[in-house]
Amino acid sequence: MANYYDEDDLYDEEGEESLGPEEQQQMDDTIAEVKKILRGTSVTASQVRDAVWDAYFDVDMAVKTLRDILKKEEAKKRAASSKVSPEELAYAFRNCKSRRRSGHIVGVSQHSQRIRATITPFAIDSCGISAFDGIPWRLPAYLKSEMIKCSTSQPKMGLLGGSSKLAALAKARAAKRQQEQQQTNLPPPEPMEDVRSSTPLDSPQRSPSPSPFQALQTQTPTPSRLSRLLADHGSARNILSNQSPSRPTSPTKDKPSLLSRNSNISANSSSPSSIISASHLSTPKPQIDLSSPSTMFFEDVPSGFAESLNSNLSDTQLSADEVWKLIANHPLFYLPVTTKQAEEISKNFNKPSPDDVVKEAQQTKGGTAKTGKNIDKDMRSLSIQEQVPTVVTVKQPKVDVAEQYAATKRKPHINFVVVGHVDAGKSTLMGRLMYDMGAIDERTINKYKRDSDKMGKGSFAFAWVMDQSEEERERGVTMDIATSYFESPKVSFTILDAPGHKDFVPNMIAGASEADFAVLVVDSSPNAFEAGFLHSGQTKEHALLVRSLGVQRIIVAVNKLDNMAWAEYRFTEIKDQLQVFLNSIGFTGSQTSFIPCSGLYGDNIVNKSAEEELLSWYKGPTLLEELENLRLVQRDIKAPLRMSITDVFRGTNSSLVNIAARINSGNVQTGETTIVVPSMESTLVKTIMISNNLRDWAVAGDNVELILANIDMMHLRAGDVMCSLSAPIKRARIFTARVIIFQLRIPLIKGSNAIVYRGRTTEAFKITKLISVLDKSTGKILKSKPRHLASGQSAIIELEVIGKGCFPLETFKENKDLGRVVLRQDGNTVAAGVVEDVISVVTDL
Ligand SMILES: Nc1nc2c(ncn2[C@@H]2O[C@H](COP(=O)(O)OP(=O)(O)OP(=O)(O)O)[C@@H](O)[C@H]2O)c(=O)[nH]1
Repeated sequence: MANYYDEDDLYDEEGEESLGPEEQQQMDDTIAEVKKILRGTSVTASQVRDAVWDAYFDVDMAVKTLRDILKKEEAKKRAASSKVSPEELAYAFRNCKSRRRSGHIVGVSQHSQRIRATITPFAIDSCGISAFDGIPWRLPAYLKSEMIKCSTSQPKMGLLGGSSKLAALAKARAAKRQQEQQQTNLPPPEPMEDVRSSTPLDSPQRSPSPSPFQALQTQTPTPSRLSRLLADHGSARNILSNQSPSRPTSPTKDKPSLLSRNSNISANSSSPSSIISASHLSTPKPQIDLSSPSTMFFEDVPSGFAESLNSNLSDTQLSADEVWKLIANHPLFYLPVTTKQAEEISKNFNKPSPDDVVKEAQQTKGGTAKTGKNIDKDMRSLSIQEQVPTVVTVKQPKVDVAEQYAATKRKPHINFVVVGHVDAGKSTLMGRLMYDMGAIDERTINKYKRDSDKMGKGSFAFAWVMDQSEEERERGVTMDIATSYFESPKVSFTILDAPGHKDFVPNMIAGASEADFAVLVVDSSPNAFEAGFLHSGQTKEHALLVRSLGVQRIIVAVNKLDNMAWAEYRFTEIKDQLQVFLNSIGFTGSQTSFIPCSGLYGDNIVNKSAEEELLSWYKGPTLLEELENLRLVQRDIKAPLRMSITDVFRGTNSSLVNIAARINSGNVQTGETTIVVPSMESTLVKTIMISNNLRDWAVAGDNVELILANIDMMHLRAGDVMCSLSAPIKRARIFTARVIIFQLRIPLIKGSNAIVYRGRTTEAFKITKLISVLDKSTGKILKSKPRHLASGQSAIIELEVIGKGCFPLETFKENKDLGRVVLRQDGNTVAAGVVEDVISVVTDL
């Protein structure tokens, strides 16, 4: 069987498949076409027949298959003709890879006065497999003439996908290259002895042809340019040094040069450089001592690029710019692609690029090029159809939620907020509570201990249960409300852990407005209680705020009593001071309780303390027992739905929106359509979850997570109120409020601005009227139209929204949650109170 393609061969092969006459005809036609395309190649008839059959008469596919086969065969042949062993190649390849960045020079130096084929593995790195296939391991003489110059050190791959302009450019360059190649008389390859001779290869004598570098002026390269050169072309020594250390003229024992390093290589062995130039030698198969570090030849052998520069840079100092220009513009390097391969590549540019096709079509459509007018007309004729989202429906019969609620035996649910001065130990206390209740497992706590220890904050391990953000953990300060859920055998609880720092009071307000009860944590350590209670500490402000926001019951955790050796006097001292203050803001004796405890050590949190000192004077309940004893707040679950949104986020389904919310009044069920205020957008409640459990309905007092359909996320914000479709909440612009004035630096006057907070809703208001000053205990009017309001006074004021906004609001009588407001100025709380009347509302949709 013939090895190479021969016209006759194509038909010599026995057809193994029996084909019908039609198929046979198709087969013959396809073979003829393939044969025509591959004329002159070494493909055999059987290969053609198989390829055509495998490609099921697809000419292009068959040709592609055959070309691939040809490429592989050619590569095999070349590899077989190589005198370098596979081990050596593997070794060289490893070293090439480690020494060189991808995209490095592949090719032959024209100015080195010898053809020096760089080792092929570079080609894998820089040119990809096709270039690799076409390159011999050693450079046979016949291939010298087939080398194609490449103008830059890094092959520019852009041409591969280029346009016809690029094709033209490539053609012009090819012509230029050919011309240059003709002018250049490449000398025959030099024998091995020259490589090892003591005369450096790059010595001026070796470069008889006048170098373009010699004309250049003496300048020192800038470091940035130099580093760029280095990055792209390897060793600085190889590039710019006059005396390359890799090619010393007189090798010494102490400092082995390339020659001395290679001197341990026998005459029969080949230095790595011999691999590089092996193609020009008729020396025996090179042997490399792979175990010897001296074979790290790439340390010393300059690249073809470096070598060429070296030969021409002797006694010449170039500016970095000049060197760079030379590198970029001078055709120093060859891309090792054979002429045949180049022909193949050039075919890619013989037809217009896809860009050109489109451009031409655009220009010739209707016989005229598109003018601005035409485009304008076309644009107008385009109709933009708004994408209507698919409307989601939930087929579920409506239920009487109040009835179902009455019939279910659900555990009572309590929301409580944890407040207090910064560092009082709030998060640690809650972390301990969760841990002792089994809501946090041992492994997690141990991990927190390890991680917080590493950060030098080992004492914060329990606080990390609540403080989940990286910033909070790093700073050891709670910044936003952290919500956690746990259950005791009797009650289920939602904890709202508020930040203690005064910078985060707005977040504390948001948490407090979702709570029925409060746990006020005070630090009993020496001076710590005083720091939080007196002056500008947060103990008083927090207590006042929770009271103003409707919290009816407060538990005071006298914390860190371990620091006071469980001294009773300290507990009593703190209790007495606080009780007076709490009474003054509306928490009577029955609405307050005090628990001596240590959050860090877990005394009196879930389990009774075992401290004898404490047991000797305290027999009262633990914090958990006190929480379980709280009398539930009765809520109107039949009232119109009011649900304060606390968070809005996208779930897994991008067409749905998830919200976290607290139901202030009424109830909600799946499949119900509700309305969001102030956007007034309706939405369908697709899913309801309470504490990660799916529910069909939820009632006032529940903290829920809902999945909403048929609404865009942009119509929902934290602080908005979701309402019954038939009875949405008012969107107030002007309202009156009965407020208590906080500690002020300057009195409040008519015309002052304030930010009004209601849960997570905030809006800028102006105090438009000071209506009256009231008696704090009786509520009687003491003075009408006061000129100003001072600290501690109770008053009725009128506020109006600044700008065009509005505020979802109800009077306190209508809804205790949504009728409470807090006023702040310049980061300080100035007043808090309840909404008396909504004077003006926005009515349009
Ligand atoms: N000795 C002692 N140290 C405690 C106790 N509780 C908390 N601490 C320490 O007090 C420091 C502050 O604790 P946190 O729980 O972060 O205080 P916090 O009130 O939550 O702080 P903020 O939320 O940032 O205001 C930490 O170093 C705790 O280890 C306690 O019962 N005894």
